[in-house]
This record gives sequence, C-alpha cells and structure tokens, in this order.
Amino acid sequence: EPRAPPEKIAVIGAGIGGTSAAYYLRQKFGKDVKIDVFEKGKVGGRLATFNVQGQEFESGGSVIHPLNLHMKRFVKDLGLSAVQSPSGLVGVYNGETLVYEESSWFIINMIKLIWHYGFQSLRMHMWVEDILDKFMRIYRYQSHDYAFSSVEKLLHSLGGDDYLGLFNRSLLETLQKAGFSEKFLDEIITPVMRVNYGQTTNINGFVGAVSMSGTDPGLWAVKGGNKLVCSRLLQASRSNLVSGLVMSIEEKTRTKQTGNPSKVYEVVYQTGSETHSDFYDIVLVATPLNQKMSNINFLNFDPPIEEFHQHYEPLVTTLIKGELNSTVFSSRALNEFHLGTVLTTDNPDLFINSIGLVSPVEEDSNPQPKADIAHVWKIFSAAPLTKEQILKLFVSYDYAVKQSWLAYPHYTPPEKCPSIILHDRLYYLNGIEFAASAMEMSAIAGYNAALLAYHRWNGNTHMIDQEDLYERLKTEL
Ligand SMILES: Cc1cc2nc3c(=O)[nH]c(=O)nc-3n(C[C@H](O)[C@H](O)[C@H](O)COP(=O)(O)OP(=O)(O)OC[C@H]3O[C@@H](n4cnc5c(N)ncnc54)[C@H](O)[C@@H]3O)c2cc1C
Ligand SMILES: CC(C)=CCC/C(C)=C/CC/C(C)=C/CSC[C@H](N)C(=O)O
Repeated sequence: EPRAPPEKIAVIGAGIGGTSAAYYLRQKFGKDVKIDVFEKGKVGGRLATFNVQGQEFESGGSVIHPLNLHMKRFVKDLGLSAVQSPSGLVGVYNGETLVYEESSWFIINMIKLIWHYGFQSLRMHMWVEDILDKFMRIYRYQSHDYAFSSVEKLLHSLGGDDYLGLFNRSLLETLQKAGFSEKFLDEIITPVMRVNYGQTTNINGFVGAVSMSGTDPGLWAVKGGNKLVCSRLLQASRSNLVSGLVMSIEEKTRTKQTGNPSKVYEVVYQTGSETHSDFYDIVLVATPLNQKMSNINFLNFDPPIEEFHQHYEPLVTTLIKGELNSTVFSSRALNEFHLGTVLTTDNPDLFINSIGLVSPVEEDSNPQPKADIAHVWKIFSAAPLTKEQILKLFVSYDYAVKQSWLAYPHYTPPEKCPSIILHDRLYYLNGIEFAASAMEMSAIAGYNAALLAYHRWNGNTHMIDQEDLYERLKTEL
C-alpha cells in the first residue's frame, strides 16, 4: 500500500530556493497536499530590482549561465523570456593603473592574454569546463528522481574525491598546485572573485570555478527581472503565500481525523502584530539559518538542532545614473574609454569591488560608455559609498540608490556544509550555498529537498545517496 500523501507542508522563504521547492513538492506529492510558503519580505528574496527614474534594474542576483538548466527550464515552462546580459569590454584596475584591458578584437585579446600570462587563460578555461562538465551530471540524477541527504554526498556523486577536494581546499591552494602564476591569480582570478563573491582566492575551489564560469559568454537574465521566476513558480505550484515572519518550529504530537496520533511540526509566525501558529507534516527551511537573516528558533528538539554561526558577507549594490570620471582608471577621457566593466585587484586602498554599465531588466541592449550621456552604472562595494567617493567616480550624477545585502557565505575552506536533514521531516536547503551560492544552486537544492522529502515520506531509501550513479545511469536508456 503506498503511504497517503502528507496533508500540509510548510516552506519557509520565497526566494528561488523556496519557490522551486514548492514547485517540485507539488509535482511529487500531487494535487491534494496543502503547501504554505512563508515570506517575511518580498517574493524573490535575493532576486530583486531597483527602480531608477522609472526603469527597473537587477539589484541582487543578475546573471544566469547558459548551462543553468533549471533556470532555463523555468523560464520556458512559466511563459517568461530571456534577455542577454551586457557583455561590454572588461578592464582590471589595481588602484594605480589598468593592469589588463580587453580589446573588441578577438585576435588582439588572444595576443594580449598570451603576452601577459602565457597560456594560463586557456588552461583556466579548460579547468573550469571540466568542473562544469561534471556538474551537469546533477541534471541527469534529478531527472531520474535521485536525492542526496548531504551536500558533500551530492558533490561526491558529481566527481568523486577530486570534486569534494575542490570544496575542501582554497581556490588559491588548488590553482597554485596546478602551476598558475601569482601575477595571473592577482590580476585575473582575484578580480573575478571580488566582483562575484566580494572575496579573494581564499574561497573554496568549487565556488571559485562557479565564479569563473560567470565570465563565460552567453550569460542571460529574465526579461522583466529574475524575481519573476519566483512569483511564477509560486503560482504554478498552487501554494498559499503567507506574508509573515516565522519565529519558531517545534515538534508536537497531534491526533488527526483518523484518530491516530501523529508527529507534526508547529510553525509559529507573525503577521503584522499578530502571532499565529499552524501544524505541518513536513517543513522545508529555504533561507540561510543565520540569526541576522532569519532568526528561527527550533524549540525543544532532542537532540537540539545544531546552531549555525556561519558568517554571510556584507555587500552593497549601488546604482548610479551619471557621467563616469574615466580618468580615475586611465588617462583617457570618456570618449576614448571603451570599458563597460572595471574589476579591481585586492588592494585595501580601493573602496569598490567593481563598477559596470547595466541595462534595464526589459532590454537586450549592450550599452557602451559615451561622453555627455548619463548611463546607469552598478557598483559593488564592501561598505556603503560616501558622497565624496561617488564624486570621485563620477563627473556628475543625477540619481543614486543603494541596497545592502548579507550576500553570500564568507567562504573559509575546509568547512562542513550544514545538514540537509535537520530532523525527521524537517529539511534545510541553504547549506548548498557553502559549496557555492548562485540562483541555480538554490534551484538544485529546492529540487533535491523535494525529492528527499518525498522519498523519505514513502520509505524509498533506494532513491537516496546512491553510489556510482553516473556509471549506472550511463547504461540506462
Ligand atoms: C548582490 C548579489 C548579486 C548576486 N548575483 C548573482 C548572479 O549574478 N547570479 C547568480 O546565480 N546568483 C547571484 N547571487 C546569488 C543569488 O542571488 C542567491 O544565491 C539566491 O538568490 C539565493 O536564493 P535563496 O532562495 O536560497 O535565498 P533568499 O533569496 O535569501 O531567500 C530566502 C527568503 O526567506 C525569507 N525569510 C528569511 N527568514 C524568514 C523567516 N523567519 N520567515 C519568513 N521568511 C523568511 C527572506 O525574506 C527571503 O526572501 C547574487 C546575490 C547577491 C546578494
Ligand atoms: C551554478 C553554476 C554552474 C554557474 C553559475 C555561474 C554564475 C552565473 C556565476 C555568478 C555568480 C554570482 C554570485 C555573481 C554575482 S555578481 C554578478 C554580475 N557580475 C553582476 O555584475 O551583477
């Protein structure tokens, strides 16, 4: 006899992790289960937009890789469309000068790269491609309904001990061992880690490779804003959105209509000034369990649910509509300055991680910096910019808006990923961010948690943590 589906499931957090989990929970458990998605802020979470004089721009997660197949599938299945992300010329500034500057001629770029760094850029490309190739195995596993009970087991299934080793060692150590030079690491790799993760090559090798893949061609975004994926997933999952702050979760015994006592979780939440509670068979936590970000109390669990003290990196996104002062970066005036993005090296005197031209979420265009025209620039910095700092970067500006984030984990390898199974039917998605934080990673975690919850509910232990999946699935038609 198959087990009756659960009556009620709670998902905490309506970012891409929580909404994709709700979508897959509906697919697995069917139409009768009631799914409540709790959100204390806005649907989308770290996918959000800014309004600059009537136009919307991405302020959080902005670019998606062409091989991020869940995001691609969502856009197709949910009736959305994609726009190409701006791919202007990139330069690297070290606080004194541009140490590297891209040209619009492919052949000149190749010559420059070889001249400065030999064949290291090609070797780096091959290193990232190999990691990405193995990463793609997750789609096959998930399409066959396989689930993992820990992030480490998931990573191991993708590429064995070598893959797990990437996660356990710093990018610096891995690349130094592979023979990459200090100059290449300082001038090319560190600036990419700074723009993408606000950190240096001390992050783990896996997130380092993900970050490098964020420089591949063909990056895209969702027309109208990436956060639209979350609201459409919610709709498609026919979940009930509860706009409230979850304060605590506690296991209770409850007698159901059948007369049998069963274990459920009581979720206590606040909407406005009112406190409510409700009971759930299964709970998925889809927000970082960090006091500053979610502050959920797990009451009376025996043994207690482990506490997570992992630190998230503060990061400020500032959008400025203005005329760039290109002479900060080079001796050239703006009409001879063709860079669309300036990355920076790890110099403590620099107050920005990066600055780049951006397009509104509706547009496919590729803006080019032009003199006398106010463009919109996006700046990432560790701290809010002062007016003096803005006036150093811009000859003049019409508008500035900023958003502060606790953006991604502060990566300190070797580290343990938080557990996915916190308790019998209580799951945690965001541990995956300690391998790498990206939209696609949260979507993978959402799918995995839905599959895990489903298989554990139905006792399908053979669908969880299977070894040698890649070899086994290769021979399957
Ligand atoms: C500035 C920035 C730029 C980025 N750029 C990229 C990029 O270009 N490409 C990319 O792939 N990724 C990017 N990322 C990373 C990406 O945005 C995140 O990895 C992803 O959005 C995380 O989604 P999530 O659903 O796991 O978490 P979140 O989006 O954080 O969702 C968690 C949700 O839970 C809610 N919540 C928290 N506590 C409670 C509670 N107690 N009760 C109810 N609700 C609660 C929160 O309000 C939030 O909405 C970027 C992130 C930032 C900050
Ligand atoms: C998960 C895989 C395999 C690939 C994701 C690649 C990717 C899109 C990486 C970017 C990750 C990230 C956190 C970027 C932040 S900044 C993005 C952008 N440069 C901007 O200016 O907004």
